[in-house]
Amino acid sequence: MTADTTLIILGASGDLTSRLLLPALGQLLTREPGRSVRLHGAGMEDWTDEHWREVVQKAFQTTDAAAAFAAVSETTYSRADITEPADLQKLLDDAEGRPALYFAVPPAVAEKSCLALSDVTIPDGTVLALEKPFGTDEASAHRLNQQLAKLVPEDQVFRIDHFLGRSTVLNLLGARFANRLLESVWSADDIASVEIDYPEALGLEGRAGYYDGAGALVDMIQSHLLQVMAFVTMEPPASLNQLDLRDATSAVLRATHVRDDDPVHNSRRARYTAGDVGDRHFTSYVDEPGVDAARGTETLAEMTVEVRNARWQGVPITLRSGKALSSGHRAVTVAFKPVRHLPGGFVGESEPSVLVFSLGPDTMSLGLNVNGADDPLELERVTLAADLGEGALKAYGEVLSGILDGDAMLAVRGDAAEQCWRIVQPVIDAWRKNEVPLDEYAAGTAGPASWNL
Ligand SMILES: O=C1O[C@H](COP(=O)(O)O)[C@@H](O)[C@H](O)[C@H]1O
Repeated sequence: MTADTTLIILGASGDLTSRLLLPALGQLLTREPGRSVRLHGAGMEDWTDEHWREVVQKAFQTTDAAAAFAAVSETTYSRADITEPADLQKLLDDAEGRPALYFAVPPAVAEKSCLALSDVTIPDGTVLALEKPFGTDEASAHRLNQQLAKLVPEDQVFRIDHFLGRSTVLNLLGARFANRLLESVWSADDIASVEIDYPEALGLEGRAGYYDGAGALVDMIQSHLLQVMAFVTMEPPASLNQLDLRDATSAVLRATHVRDDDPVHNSRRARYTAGDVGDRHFTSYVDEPGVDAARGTETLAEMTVEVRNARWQGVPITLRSGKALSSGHRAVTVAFKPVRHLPGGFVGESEPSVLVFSLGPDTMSLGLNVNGADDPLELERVTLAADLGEGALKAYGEVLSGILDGDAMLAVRGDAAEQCWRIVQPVIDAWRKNEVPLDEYAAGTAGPASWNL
């Protein structure tokens, strides 16, 4: 039987393929065994089909996906130089059904490959999936977008952001748009601030070649956290189809700017020194293999933005992420304003309500003031919490599902990718000019003591 789609993984021997893509595909095919997919791996290695099948099987076994292997037992591999039009042409010609080219390769190689695709006859419906970072600044992202536009229609370009496939991130939409209670308080009238924090215990994990050139700002904020912010702040879309949802995302990103246009007072950066995170010891970032200390790369970044529209005017939105940190709370925290008037007679403090979407484990909680059990007029804090479960698919599974369905709802649109660069550029510029100090924190702490995190 002919497959509906051939998923062609370019960079089949890479870490992304074995660590994330194949396990996610295995999970997806186990959950949805009816899918008709052919898998083909391509790369520079002289692998045989048998070797590739072993790689796939091993990756599938890291999940509950052994059964799914049957679905791709016919999977094939070919050696290909993906910057060569002839090799790309062959990959596309050999595909069954609709080809989906997944560029699991460094961005520079993906860009070269997209240029080479200009000399290739691309079958109708071909999907191109590109990993982050998409370009290195607004101008390069724009050039890449122009190149991609010559190849396939925009809704067949999947700029991958796996955070958009996380169930809690999708839950931001459910919570916001399916609850009148929240709908009516979701603006600067009632919200004092928003914080999106993603501390990681992981360090470089052998990725200095990429990370030392990117840093925490580009690695996490320019990409993932701005997309999360867009889900928190977008206007209600008419539907969740790719057109409406991505229109709403782009509109709010266009309105987003560094707070007060002042990156010096609205951004902070730091990098870790030696320390322990749990039972792992980290050397100082600058002593990690492959790191160029002179580059001054940050491993913890923070920036505060504002959305200049009627809904959000004046609300500070702080985005923060870093590596080798203590097990901090990964969360979107929406802090509400205090009540307009607290009637006299209550005992104790009335703290403003706080709604927290935890980004793993996936929970949602609401901190409220109630009357205490002992003294009926004494205010006490309670937290109403909901465990949202893990979601049927992991983030990459959701992303792959979109690619195989040809539904770009969870893919970053070209204009949004450019906006994300435009938003962070003033911070990058200020940091390059050393207008913001590069602080230090010991690995395993919450960040620099002076940050009061
Ligand atoms: O894309 C990336 O994301 C991960 C964090 O995402 P997670 O889902 O694995 O928690 C981050 O560690 C990595 O540096 C970044 O490139």
